[in-house]
Parts: sequence; C-alpha cells; structure tokens
Amino acid sequence: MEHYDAVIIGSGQGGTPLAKKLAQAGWKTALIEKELVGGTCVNNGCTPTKTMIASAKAAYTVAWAAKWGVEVPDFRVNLAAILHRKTQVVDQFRNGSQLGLENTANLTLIFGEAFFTGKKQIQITLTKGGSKVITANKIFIDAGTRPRVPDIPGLAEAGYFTSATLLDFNQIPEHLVILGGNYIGLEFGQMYRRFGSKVTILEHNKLFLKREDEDVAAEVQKFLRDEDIQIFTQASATRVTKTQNGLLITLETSGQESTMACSHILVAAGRIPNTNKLNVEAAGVKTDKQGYIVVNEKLETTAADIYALGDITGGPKFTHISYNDYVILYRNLLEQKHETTANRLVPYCLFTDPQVGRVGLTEKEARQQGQNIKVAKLPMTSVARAIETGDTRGLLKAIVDAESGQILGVAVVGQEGGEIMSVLQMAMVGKIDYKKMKEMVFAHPLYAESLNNLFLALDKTE
Ligand SMILES: Cc1cc2nc3c(=O)[nH]c(=O)nc-3n(C[C@H](O)[C@H](O)[C@H](O)COP(=O)(O)OP(=O)(O)OC[C@H]3O[C@@H](n4cnc5c(N)ncnc54)[C@H](O)[C@@H]3O)c2cc1C
Ligand SMILES: NC(=O)c1ccc[n+]([C@@H]2O[C@H](COP(=O)([O-])OP(=O)(O)OC[C@H]3O[C@@H](n4cnc5c(N)ncnc54)[C@H](O)[C@@H]3O)[C@@H](O)[C@H]2O)c1
Repeated sequence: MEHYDAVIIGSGQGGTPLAKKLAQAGWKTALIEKELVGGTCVNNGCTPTKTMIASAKAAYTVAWAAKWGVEVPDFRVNLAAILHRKTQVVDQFRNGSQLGLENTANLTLIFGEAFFTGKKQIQITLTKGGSKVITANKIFIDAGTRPRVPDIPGLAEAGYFTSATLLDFNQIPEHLVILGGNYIGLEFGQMYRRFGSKVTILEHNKLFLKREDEDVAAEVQKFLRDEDIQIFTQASATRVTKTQNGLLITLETSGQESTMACSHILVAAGRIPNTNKLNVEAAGVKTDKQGYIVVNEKLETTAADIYALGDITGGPKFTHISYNDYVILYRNLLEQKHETTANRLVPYCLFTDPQVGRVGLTEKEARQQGQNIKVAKLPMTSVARAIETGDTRGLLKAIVDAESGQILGVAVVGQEGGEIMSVLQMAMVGKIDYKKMKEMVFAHPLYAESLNNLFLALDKTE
C-alpha cells in the first residue's frame, strides 16, 4: 500500500496550488482527480463562461454600433467559432495547469475517483482501470460541487441543460427558459440573448438578486429587461412536458398558474456538494444536512489531520475563496501561522454587462446590524468616462461608517465594475477613509476618478 505525507482529493482552485506547495516543501504528495485538471472553474465554470461572454459582448457592440457612429449593415453570430475559441482557452489553462503538476518533484497526479475506506485510507477507482488503496498522514478534500437539479415532474424526461452541458451545445436555443436568476442564470441569460435566443428567467424568490440592495438589483433588472430578457420573480416551474414543437412548462407565478412554451431549459438553481460518493463518514468527517463538509475557521474537519477547502465546505462558492483557503492552509501548515477564514472579505463580480462588483456590507446589512452609516451614491450618468464611452448604465454605491469614515461596503454596477470595486476593496483593507478617497489623485478620465465625486456627494448631503 502506498503511503504519502499528503493526499489531496480534487484538482480544483485550492487543491492544485496546495498539492504543488506541499510537494515543493518536500512532502511526498498525491493529487487525485476524477475528471479534468483544473476543476469547475477552468473546465466548465469561470474560464469558458467568461470567454464566451466576451463574444456576447462583441455581438452586442456590433448590434448597437450605430450608437457610436459606426454602421454595420449585417452581422452573424458564429457559434461554432465561439465554442472553438472557448475550447482553446480552456485547453490552454488546463494543459498549463496539468503540466505544472506533472513537472513538480515529490508530486504524483493520479486520475481516478477517490473515496474513504478508513481514517486515513483512501481507495481510488483508477480512470485507466483497476483500483488502488493509499494512506496518508494528512488529507485535504477539495472535491467541489455540481449543479443542483430541482425535483420538477417531467423535467428529467423532457431534458434540460446545466451550465456544464450548455457550454458544449452547438446550437443557439430559440427560446431558452432559465430556472434560477442569480449568477449563472443572469450571466448565461444575457449571453444567449446576445447570441440571438429569446430568454426567460424564472426566479423563485420574491426579490430579484435578494442578496443585493434593492436599488442595485433594480439597476441590474433594468439593463437586462432593456435587452428584452423576460424576468419573472416568485416563479416556479411545477411541471415540464415534451411537445411536438419543444417543451411546455407549467408555471406558478405569484400564486397564479400558467403555461409557457420554450425550446430549451437551463437549470441554474444552485449547486450541491460532491460528498455523495466520498464516504467521508469512514474517516470520521462530519457533513451538514446539505452534505457540505463541516470545517472550523482553520478549515479543519471533525477528523484530525483531515482538512477541506473550496466549495465543498459550504463557504462562498468562488474561485478566489477556494484559492484563499489554500493560502490559509499552507501558511498554517508550512509556516506555523494562525490564519483563519474569520472576517475575510469576500469580493465578487457578477459578469453581466455591465458588471456588478461587490464587497463588504450592503446598506441593508449595515442597517440590520444597527451601524451608524452614510451612503454615497453616484449614477453612471454622472461619470465622465461612462458618458464619453457611451455606456451610462449602472451606479456606484458605498456604505461608510459615519464616525470613522471607513468604507464598509461597495457595489459598482458599470463597465469594469469589478475592477472599480477592487480599488475600493484596497481602500477598505488599507483603512483609507472616504475623506482621503474624495481627494485622491486618480488619472483623468478613468472610472476610478469618479470615486472623488462619489465621496464628495457624501459630504454635500451632510
Ligand atoms: C458556470 C460557472 C461560472 C462560474 N464563474 C465564476 C466566476 O466568474 N468567478 C468565480 O470566482 N467563481 C465562479 N464560479 C465558481 C467557481 O467555479 C467555483 O467556486 C470553484 O471552481 C470552486 O473550486 P473548488 O476548488 O472548490 O472545486 P472545483 O473547481 O469544483 O474542483 C473540484 C474537483 O474535484 C474533483 N473531484 C470531485 N470528487 C472527486 C473524487 N471523489 N475523487 C477525485 N476527484 C474528485 C472534480 O472532478 C473537480 O475537478 C463559477 C461556477 C460555475 C459553475
Ligand atoms: N461571477 C461569479 O462569480 C459566478 C458566476 C457563476 C457562478 N458562480 C458561483 O456558482 C454558484 C452557482 O450559481 P447559481 O446561479 O446556479 O446558484 P445560486 O445559488 O447563486 O442561485 C440560484 C438561484 O436559483 C433560484 N432557484 C433555486 N431553485 C429554483 C427553482 N426551482 N426555480 C427557480 N429558481 C430557483 C434561487 O432562488 C437562486 O436565486 C454560485 O454560488 C456562485 O458563487 C459565480
């Protein structure tokens, strides 16, 4: 039986760098991957979607080019070429990552599906056939999540796409109905609308983008509706039937029943953890009711020397969070630090066009916590860069502590909204208060320069 200092299950955004780091530190390390190196982000998450969203943006720019005084008499979306470019980018990222692993001393990359057979014992069903059992001093679980498919009568028989399978479909759906109106629903919805599909989003929450402030959510809803994307909230599909012409969805919208015909369905209703086949109980690792691995702030599971990182812990499901979990683990294990996930800022960016960059507290959260706050807001119609470049959709919003002037949270809806949010995230981390931001010299006429006006407006309302 082979024995390792460390075994990592899953080559996701935390597992891959962790395997390299531990091996480079001299640990005899194995990384087990059941499918493709790079996990969700590289193969069917961030990388392919952001690559294809760039094509959708190009289609949008061409369609509206006359607005900038450029007349394009005719154009066509070539999905085959878009998918080809997407595959090339994904292959480049995955192959680079795999090569990096293969060229790391002390590191063995094993393709196969792992499951626990004992406290520190793992069996691997090898992709090339056969199986083997290995043991390790320390085990790290980075096995990620997969799409959650709601239990809707008729859905399985009628057929549906998930975010992973739609990325390889070589046709543009005539009418795409999306179940779920959050990250995946909105990014895919706008992308396929721009490729030429009719798009309807069914979100079962009462509030659209319920985690955001209502003014921010309304801004997003407006620019999506302006592109003729239909959005229904408090809407659930209760049955799906296959018809001669496509699919028929029975809907419940705000308590009213109706039907909607469509050509295809995309399920974008959240994710579930890949613990179903891991048999973690054999190792004494506890999971919660939804199957996520229970970890403490140091990412330690309920079993000694077994850790979990990334989406499978039930924390925020972002690539940068999985990566930061890796940083916490290696600092604690290799550098004897005491890093934790407590109070870590969780920035994110919704890659609609315009983007929604978000970090820290929303106004709603700050008020619920009873904080004494000031709220700064600036519409993109008042931002020079937005006016000059011809896209004034969106707004900047910052929540500020009324006494200290520290920035507590930010939402930026706009072109490069994620990048502008990151400027403010740096101010939050560096404790640069809004009064300094108000007078900071930014190059003219960048979006960042509008931060002067954002915070100037705050003092005008005092
Ligand atoms: C469509 C889509 C778009 C996204 N866009 C963004 C974005 O723009 N920005 C962002 O920050 N996040 C985005 N995300 C989320 C991001 O992809 C995830 O948060 C991130 O990939 C999680 O990484 P991870 O390390 O937890 O695991 P994963 O990347 O999911 O990797 C887990 C790996 O474990 C392997 N595995 C599972 N079980 C076993 C087993 N038993 N044995 C061996 N191997 C196993 C899997 O095959 C997989 O390779 C997106 C997700 C999706 C679905
Ligand atoms: N830009 C990014 O960072 C990015 C992009 C894509 C995905 N992701 C990550 O991937 C994860 C999955 O994304 P997601 O959008 O699938 O999940 P999500 O959990 O973010 O949103 C799912 C949405 O579907 C709704 N819903 C659930 N069941 C439904 C049903 N039966 N009918 C209608 N609506 C229903 C929920 O109310 C929710 O709004 C997210 O947690 C996110 O962190 C991130």
